[in-house]
Amino acid sequence: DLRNGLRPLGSTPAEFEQDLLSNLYYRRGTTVESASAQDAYETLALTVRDRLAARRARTAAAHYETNPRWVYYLSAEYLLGPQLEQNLLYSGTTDLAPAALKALGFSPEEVEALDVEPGLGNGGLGRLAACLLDSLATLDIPAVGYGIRYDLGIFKQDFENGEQVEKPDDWTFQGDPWEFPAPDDWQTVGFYGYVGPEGWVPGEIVHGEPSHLLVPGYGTETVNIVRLWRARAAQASFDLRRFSAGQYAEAVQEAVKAENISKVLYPDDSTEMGRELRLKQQYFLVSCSLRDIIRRFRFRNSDWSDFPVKTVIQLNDTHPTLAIPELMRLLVDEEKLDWEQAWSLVRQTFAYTCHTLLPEALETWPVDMLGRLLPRHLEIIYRINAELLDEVRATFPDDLSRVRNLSLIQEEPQRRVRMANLAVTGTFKVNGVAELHSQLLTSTTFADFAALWPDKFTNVTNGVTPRRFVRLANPGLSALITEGLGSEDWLRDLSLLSGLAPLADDASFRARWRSEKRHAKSALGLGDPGAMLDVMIKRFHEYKRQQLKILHVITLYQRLQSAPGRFGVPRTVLFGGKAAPAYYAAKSIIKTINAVAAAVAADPKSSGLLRVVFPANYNVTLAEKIIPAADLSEQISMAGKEASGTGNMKLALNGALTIGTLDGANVEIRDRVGADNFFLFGLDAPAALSLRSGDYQPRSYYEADDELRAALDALSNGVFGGAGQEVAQSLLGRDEYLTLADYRSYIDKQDEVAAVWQNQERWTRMSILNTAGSGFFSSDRTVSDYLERIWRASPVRP
Ligand SMILES: CCc1ccc([C@H](C)CC(=O)N[C@@H]2O[C@H](CO)[C@@H](O)[C@H](O)[C@H]2O)cc1
Repeated sequence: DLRNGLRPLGSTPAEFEQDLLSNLYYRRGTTVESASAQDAYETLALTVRDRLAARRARTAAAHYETNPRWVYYLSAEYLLGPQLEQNLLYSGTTDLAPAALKALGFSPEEVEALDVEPGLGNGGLGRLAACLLDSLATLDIPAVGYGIRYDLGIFKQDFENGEQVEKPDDWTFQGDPWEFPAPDDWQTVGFYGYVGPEGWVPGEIVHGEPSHLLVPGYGTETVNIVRLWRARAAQASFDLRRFSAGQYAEAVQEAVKAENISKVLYPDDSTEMGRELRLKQQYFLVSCSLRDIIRRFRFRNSDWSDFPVKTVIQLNDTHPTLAIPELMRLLVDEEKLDWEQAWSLVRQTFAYTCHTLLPEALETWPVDMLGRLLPRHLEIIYRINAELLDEVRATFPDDLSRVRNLSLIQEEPQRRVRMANLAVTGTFKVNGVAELHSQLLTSTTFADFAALWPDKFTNVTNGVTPRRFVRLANPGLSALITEGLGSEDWLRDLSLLSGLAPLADDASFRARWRSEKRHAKSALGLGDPGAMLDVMIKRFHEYKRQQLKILHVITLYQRLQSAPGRFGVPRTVLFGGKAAPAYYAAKSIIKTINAVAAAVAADPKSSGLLRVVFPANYNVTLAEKIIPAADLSEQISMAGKEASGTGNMKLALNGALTIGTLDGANVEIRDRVGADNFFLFGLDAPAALSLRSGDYQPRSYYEADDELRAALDALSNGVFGGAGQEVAQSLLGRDEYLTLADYRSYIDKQDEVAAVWQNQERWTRMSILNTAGSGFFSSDRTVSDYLERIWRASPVRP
């Protein structure tokens, strides 16, 4: 029962339908007769949201009462996925909704198709943030996610003549029924200006206006929130004087300038572009969020020494690292704490997760740009650096290289602030996202810091939410799992999946497992359901080696021509993923894939044997359709490059077998599902590193391998167009990610895959054992590890 005597919302079909009807009339302002599918969608969303809002109210009340320790997650990206099905499941209205819609003459399928996902992220980092929030709520942990409410999310991908073209993603064109605007919690953010005797005097002021989405827990009462900030002009900035003088553009330029800050998500996911607007976005996010966190702290607390007791703030990669100097500024300049006390509070409050190993992905900002945009913060960074280097000199006397490497300031070729060094220095814990990754961080990227502060470094292997990526995406397989295990408890304790292992020896269970997979494949409708569905779904990047997959396809195609006997088994190869718009090499690979797909499709010899499909605009919605249908999961990055991967986990959980290198979380997947149930190939990280840093001659592999030469020659001769030639050229040139070195091992392993596929009983057994062994990769386990090793927060049950 709600406080203040509010009538609880009904849960019978009649009561739900009644609520839907009254919302259609009173909140949507239309009638059943004249309502559109969009009206029905928005009304259904409000009706479901109300039920979650009731739980939210109870959760907020319980949090206020208990004054708990809070986990705040600061992330520039959240890939939340489509909200409707999730909120139906979490509000227990999955069956009520379609019945009520039908009763009012609406088609549930048509309505569900209008559930546009908020694409406020690029890939792994953004989706992980969403999975962690889901698990924090499911584990009843008081938590808030903070982010930016970009007007335009990740671009829509389309293909023109096989080339990727980007279209703006105006996701709120129809408004967003799931969000709660909270304009009265607005915050003020300053930029530019100077530091005077009385402190920083910003030259430009904007307002941050929040809205939040509900983050319900599964199988519990808790409903947390994710709060997203949008930029607004500080005061009514419409310049009437200019307007009446006909200077229309100037009249609104202040507002436009301000709103530009949260206009669009930067579509790069591994190369920093150093744009000033991106730096403004990062400061905007941390300034609004820290003020909101302090406002919430002050609800029940007044002593600053309690701040790190009640608050832990996780930095999702370096993008929100400015939070460290910003909290220093707030504590020293506004709250008048002394530097030492402030610095000790800051270092007890922040923790940092690193999601990459690529040097070009580690952000650095030009000192002059940062000094101009945030003059006071640069001063603070300099002081932090001075104290750091004193400690370094004391710990490693006369070791100039350490001083140079650890300094927050890169001196050559341009003076730049190293955000990763600042993140490590200003936090109490730093973690990688898979065991191999965390090891490589302490042995390479942060080796000097690990020598200085060995206890600061830990690992928390990524995970994914089984609610969205098994229960919602794959209801058929979920029902079979529930039947096999005897209950749905696995959805809140994924380690229970191990109970499926004995069923791998049960022929009838295998048959039903196989038919669920086949059903998912026909539902996807991309290729013959009888063929092996071989999927590579992830952002395009040369280290992920989509180029190696395309060499395999060309080899299979050439075998069709010259050695049909060696072709193997009918296979549909599915690619999905976007390339950063400025990433030319990745876009050449996309173009080449589409050219190869067209050539294969045009060749009658391929029919029924080989097909290449590349559905455009891969996102969470599409992932939920592809992952249940996949037989083979391609995780073929150069060892030592993929921090973890999370697609690998989603695919294994849905019974796909993995062909992969010993990279990122592949290592742990293989350990947990069993080496016999994993197709391992290629150089491991140490071998790859020594070959890469040694005298690697890609051409020697070309000369030594007939099939490799034939495939590369086809590319070089333009059989698959100019883009193919560029791909061949780079592989026969530097081949940065050892694609040619791993080719033969990969092709031979793929032949093994084909051989196993021919024994469907064996394949299905391995598939069941993959699911059974993947319980570890639940984001609930990931959050439990964060709680134990970093956050140390406790559940509050409303
Ligand atoms: C500055 C541009 C930029 C933007 C985003 C990023 C992200 C860190 C890239 C990313 O998404 N990394 C992925 O994070 C996943 C979640 O931890 C991992 O599973 C992937 O291996 C990693 O590539 C780096 C650089």
